[in-house]
Amino acid sequence: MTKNVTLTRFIIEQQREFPGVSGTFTLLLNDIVKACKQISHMVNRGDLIGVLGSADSENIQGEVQKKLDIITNDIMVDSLIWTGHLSGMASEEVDDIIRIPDHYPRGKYLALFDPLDGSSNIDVNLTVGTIFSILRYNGTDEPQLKDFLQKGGEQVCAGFVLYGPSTMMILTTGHGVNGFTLDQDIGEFILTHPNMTIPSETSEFAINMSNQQFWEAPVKRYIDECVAGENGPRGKSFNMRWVASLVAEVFRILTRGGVFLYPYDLRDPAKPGRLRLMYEANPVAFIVEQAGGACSTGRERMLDVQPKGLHQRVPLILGSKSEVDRIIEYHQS
Ligand SMILES: O=P(O)(O)OC[C@H]1O[C@](O)(COP(=O)(O)O)[C@@H](O)[C@@H]1O
Ligand SMILES: [Mg+2]
Ligand SMILES: [Mg+2]
Repeated sequence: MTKNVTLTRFIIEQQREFPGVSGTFTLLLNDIVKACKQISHMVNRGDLIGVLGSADSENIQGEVQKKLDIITNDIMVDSLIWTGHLSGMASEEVDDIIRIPDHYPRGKYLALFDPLDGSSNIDVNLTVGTIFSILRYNGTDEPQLKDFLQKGGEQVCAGFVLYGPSTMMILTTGHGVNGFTLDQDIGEFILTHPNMTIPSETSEFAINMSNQQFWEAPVKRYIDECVAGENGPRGKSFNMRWVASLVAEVFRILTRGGVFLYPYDLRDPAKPGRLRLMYEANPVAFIVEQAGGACSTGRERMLDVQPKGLHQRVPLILGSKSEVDRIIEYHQS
């Protein structure tokens, strides 16, 4: 008989196998899981509960916030702020570090999150998600910005939840990547995708082609060669996908391989890419590497990038290792 391994059981068993994973960490993860179940419920109810559409506000990146950007941020913050497992948080939707008020205890972790990824998809009923990254914090004082600016290679755990046809959580604690599907009837995430690995060869790419005029030469070359198909230098046809939801693209790549690019953009030197290092690029880089793929800015391994700001943007290239390596090589020549 197949055993139904719940996420909680999986984490507790992993904790026994890898003693570095502590009981506090398991509790923290449970808090995140609870928040994501609430978000899943809200996303699923959609217009029935009036949560779709835009709010009358912008975030620090000057993007118009969706109502659900704000609601999901509040769910994450409210679920995590009081538990005593964290010393601080950071969110795409909040300008500064989110402090733990003095009347709550502080813990040994920091959480960073994008509460609603792919939010332009929310009104058209396509897959969105929540991305999170957990860092260790050894200090006793209130953490400062510098304590958050750790390289991606320092992450203790990273994951994302997909709110799609089914709700799924993809998780790594540095011992491979596992996928869980939410069983709505019993309210538990069940292990359905153990040991996910990205095939090293692929013939599928994902890029927002409308930005072509702003790409650098190495990216133009790579995409031109893919599009040239069987008669081009690659000698094979490529397929293209663009969901405009990072979580959905990464899940597709974890499932059947492929490469995703949101590359360096010549439009605005203040924005070297679209996606944010701390709560988008770093967590997916950790997951992708743990699944045998690669993740780079084109010039540097993502997990080695020294962060300079909470909301810093980076060029992001990830997926099947052979393709990412090729794109890196084009950047060097
Ligand atoms: O609008 P574009 O250029 O297609 O960009 C899509 C990208 O932007 C994002 O939606 C950014 O994330 P947010 O929705 O959290 O701002 C990614 O999920 C996605 O890969
Ligand atoms: Mg996002
Ligand atoms: Mg977002």
